Amino acid sequence: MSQYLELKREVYEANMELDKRKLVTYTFGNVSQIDRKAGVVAIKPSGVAYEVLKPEDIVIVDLENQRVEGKLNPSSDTKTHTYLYRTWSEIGGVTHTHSTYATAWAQAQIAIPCYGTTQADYVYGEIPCAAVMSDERINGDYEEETGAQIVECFADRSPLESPMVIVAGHAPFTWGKDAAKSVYHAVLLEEIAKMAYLTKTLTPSIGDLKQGLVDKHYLRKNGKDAYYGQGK
Ligand SMILES: O=C(CO)[C@@H](O)[C@H](O)COP(=O)(O)O
Repeated sequence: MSQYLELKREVYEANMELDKRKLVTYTFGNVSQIDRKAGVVAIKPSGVAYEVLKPEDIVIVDLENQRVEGKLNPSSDTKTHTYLYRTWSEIGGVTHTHSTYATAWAQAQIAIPCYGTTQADYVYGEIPCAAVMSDERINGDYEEETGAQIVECFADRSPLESPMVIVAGHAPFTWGKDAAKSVYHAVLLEEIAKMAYLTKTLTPSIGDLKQGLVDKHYLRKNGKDAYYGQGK
């Protein structure tokens, strides 16, 4: 009997929410959650379609990416997830998708500007775009380096201020206090990315939302030190 049944169930349900929200196609994307006390991460198995995924398929790995429990291979993005968990102690769940609008901004290599209060309610300004990976990094361990790219993107801001990032040439990653919250942020990111694209299409010359409005909306919901959107 697995000692991680509850953790696996939570991660299974978070992955199925991605499918329900139509943020993934076939086997795109993956969700994970860490149990910091046990020192393990539960993550979607690689290459398994959502319609056949079962709770017992969820793979348990340690923070050095070694499989602890499970017959299937962990997601090919596991090293990116564990890199973020090792670096940011304040996060408990990570989601990766290839959702259409967020991925389009990532492929265009453009940070998503804050054009409106909808975005400001959840992100303190723009949604960052992690730089294109350098050649030496590409030749390294790609998934590990993707984690490094994301962390570098937050060198001068807290991951609490933007629980989401788009990775240039790749796609989005989001995080939160647990798997469910990271999926919630993935849903919000796709909606915000779509709104921003449509806004820019309607008015190409549109500028960013005034900082005073960004402050008012972000701080009203999140506060200076609040854990972004914690249970709100
Ligand atoms: O980013 C990618 C592929 O570009 C991956 O996220 C796949 O979309 C899902 O891979 P697995 O989790 O099934 O290994």
